[in-house]
Amino acid sequence: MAEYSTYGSVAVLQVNNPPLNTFTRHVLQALVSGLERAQRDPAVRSIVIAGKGPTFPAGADLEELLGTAAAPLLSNLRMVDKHVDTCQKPIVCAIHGTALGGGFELALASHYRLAVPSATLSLPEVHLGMLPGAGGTQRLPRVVGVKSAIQLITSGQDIKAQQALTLGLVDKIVQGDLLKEAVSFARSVEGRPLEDRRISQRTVPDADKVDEVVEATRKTILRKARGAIAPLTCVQAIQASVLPFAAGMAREADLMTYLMTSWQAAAQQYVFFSEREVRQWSHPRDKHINFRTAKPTVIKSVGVVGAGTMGAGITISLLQAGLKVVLLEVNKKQLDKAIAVIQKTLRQKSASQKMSQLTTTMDYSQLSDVDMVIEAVFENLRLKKEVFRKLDVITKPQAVLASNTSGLDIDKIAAATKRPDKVVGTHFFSPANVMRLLENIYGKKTSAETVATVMQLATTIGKVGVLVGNCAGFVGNRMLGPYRSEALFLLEEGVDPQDVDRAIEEFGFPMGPFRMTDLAGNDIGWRRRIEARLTTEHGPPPDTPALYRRGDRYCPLPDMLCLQGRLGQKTGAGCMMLQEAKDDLTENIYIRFRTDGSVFDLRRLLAHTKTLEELILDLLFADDCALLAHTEAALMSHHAPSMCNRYDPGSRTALPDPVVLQMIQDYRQEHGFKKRTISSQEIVERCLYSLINEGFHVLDEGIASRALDIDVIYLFGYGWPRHTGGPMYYVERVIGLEKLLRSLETYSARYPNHSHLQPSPLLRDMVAKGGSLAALGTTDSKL
Ligand SMILES: CC/C=C\C=C\CC(=O)SCCNC(=O)CCNC(=O)[C@H](O)C(C)(C)COP(=O)(O)OP(=O)(O)OC[C@H]1O[C@@H](n2cnc3c(N)ncnc32)[C@H](O)[C@@H]1OP(=O)(O)O
Repeated sequence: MAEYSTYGSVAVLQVNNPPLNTFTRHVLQALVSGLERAQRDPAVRSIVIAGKGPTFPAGADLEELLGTAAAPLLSNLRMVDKHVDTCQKPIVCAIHGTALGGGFELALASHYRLAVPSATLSLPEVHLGMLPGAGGTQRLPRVVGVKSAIQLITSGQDIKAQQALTLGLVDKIVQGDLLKEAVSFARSVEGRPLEDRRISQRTVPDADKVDEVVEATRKTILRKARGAIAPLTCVQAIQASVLPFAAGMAREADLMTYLMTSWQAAAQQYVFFSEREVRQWSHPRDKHINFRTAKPTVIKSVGVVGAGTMGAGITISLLQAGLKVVLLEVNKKQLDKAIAVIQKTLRQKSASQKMSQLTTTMDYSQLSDVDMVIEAVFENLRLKKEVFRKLDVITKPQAVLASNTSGLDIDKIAAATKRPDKVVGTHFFSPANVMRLLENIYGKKTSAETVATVMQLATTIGKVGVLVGNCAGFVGNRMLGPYRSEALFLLEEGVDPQDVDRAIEEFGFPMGPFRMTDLAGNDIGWRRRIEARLTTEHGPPPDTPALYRRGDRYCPLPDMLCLQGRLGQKTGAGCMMLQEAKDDLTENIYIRFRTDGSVFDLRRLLAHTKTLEELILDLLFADDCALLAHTEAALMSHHAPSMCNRYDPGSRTALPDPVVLQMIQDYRQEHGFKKRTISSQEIVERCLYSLINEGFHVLDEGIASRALDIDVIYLFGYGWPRHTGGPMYYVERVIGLEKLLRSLETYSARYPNHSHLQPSPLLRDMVAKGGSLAALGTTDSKL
């Protein structure tokens, strides 16, 4: 727990609680005993505290912190820190690995801190819905000032050793043997006065500006927190650091109690464990196939087919993880553009050496030797099947073939090959080198080994891999469907797009559904609806009622917007007009693209088609993705820049667009909708409850095996606010399943033809039998 040894006059206490040396009550008690022993021993004149194995203590043990032992754990930690702070013999902390939370707080209570260059320090409690409750909010500002302390504590960011030295948080960086250096350092400071070494006795450097600083940061923190209570509570605790130390500690303790007993802290700790638990996957249809039984294939080299935004992002992720990549793109301009993007990103990350692992090519035969291919071409089944047919012939027989699709049928793609057992879906999220989620989709014939391989790949490239079954939209996009539909129905009834967005953003999402569609591209869903024959390139399918499809309510507003060329924000931002666009296109209009400098003459393009709309459609459905991307941008910049909002040039701020508002108004009139006032609560409930209800269907069908898989998908791929724990956690722990059921019953009675509001049988069953999502496999055992 804490090993005691002496080196002459120096006592060394080494915390030994593998793997991360976290503080349990027993570890802390052992530390107290060790400290008392060292203090009692007249031969000991200084003390070193270190971590055995890979790291200095990474904080309080969360398993213990979440149980009934939380209060004694905190008081033990405070006791240790007090012993350390007030000790009459100098205490030196020797830091390697990650000194996090309570571990870093212990170091701050000590008199000296040494660190190896690779050490990381941080106070990440805010991510767990808490604050650094063992003096962190009081000692850190005494070293770095209130302003920096607010920044570091409310972000929970890592502080690398060198930065810690600059900030005065460590006294020395040690290049050689840390323990040896720490012992000799301790010996060198024996007998020196300790009063100025005790951080608790210092005053906060910018104490006179505390109110000013807090006022200046409050707004930003509130905006970033999006409903999370921990960041602002951290600020309140830091504010108290200008009080005498004991008073500040008392304030910190009160605020810590408030946070620790909040539902948000429980939710965020659930997120912490769920993020790790998804790695322990099992096949929903056969529990015997799981992370223990299935062995992954070793992947050293990966081919990426398609160098669009997704392909480039995937390539960056793979290179950063040290894998060899062969990037294939049939369009030379697109390939060059991707190379430039990859180079720039890796350079920014100071990882330019990784470029040597990249081969770029326009020739499929270069893929003959890779261990795996990730196809990232345009989202079109015909095209993807064609690519897989080629890959099946060219790649070695044991290579895994993965499709980066956001919702196409993996079985159909696999059927284009003679190795369906090696075909799997890997749904990356954009930007692929940034977003943490990787939704891995198994098909009917995907082998256990192939599943294990892509789950392992997720870990290798630092992503959170979640295993799901094959259905339209998989888990994430499938659940998004009802949410989007309900958002559109709200428009019909009288809400403006920005009101829907505001309500959802106030709930905690970074973006409401309409701003999100503007960003992602309205055409993505449109193409999918055309493929599903819900609409056509020219309007509703013949003999189809405008507001119904296959007996279900349908809102054609997004299709109408697409037909007007309102496809999304990307088009407004990606190009620059050389000459003013003219609605009638009587003059030549030249458009140059910032992306590759190519110039289009719209009139010449139009000479080959009857209407502008037809031209858009021809290009949208062309398989030549590069041409599509460029021309779509050209046409859209001529047309309206976005689906529902307008954006000033160069700005990403969504502004209500009078043209769209008028269009919605006309639509309501045409279809006899009476505008009514709708509360934010109703907006949030209808959008989110329909999404969550779909989650129950997904569980019922075995598309996701555990509620926590859905939560992780939404938290890491869709911006679901972390402090609520994810959709399924939130509804079970905060709203209550019974309340969800009653609300869905009320709404579905009011809107009988909105099928997604009909409560799922699984939900009904759970409420009737008192069942819980936990029983389906959430991390309850750890809560
Ligand atoms: C009453 C309270 C008194 C005082 C309060 C003090 C505040 C705190 O100290 S709160 C805790 C602060 N510390 C953290 O938040 C650290 C969280 N951990 C991490 O960030 C990472 O685990 C890591 C330390 C950076 C290591 O990352 P990595 O190498 O990727 O390993 P992981 O897979 O994340 O973790 C391995 C294994 O350990 C479990 N684990 C990690 N941290 C804790 C912890 N603090 N308590 C208990 N268990 C922890 C993690 O779940 C993994 O377990 P598996 O079973 O292998 O999944």
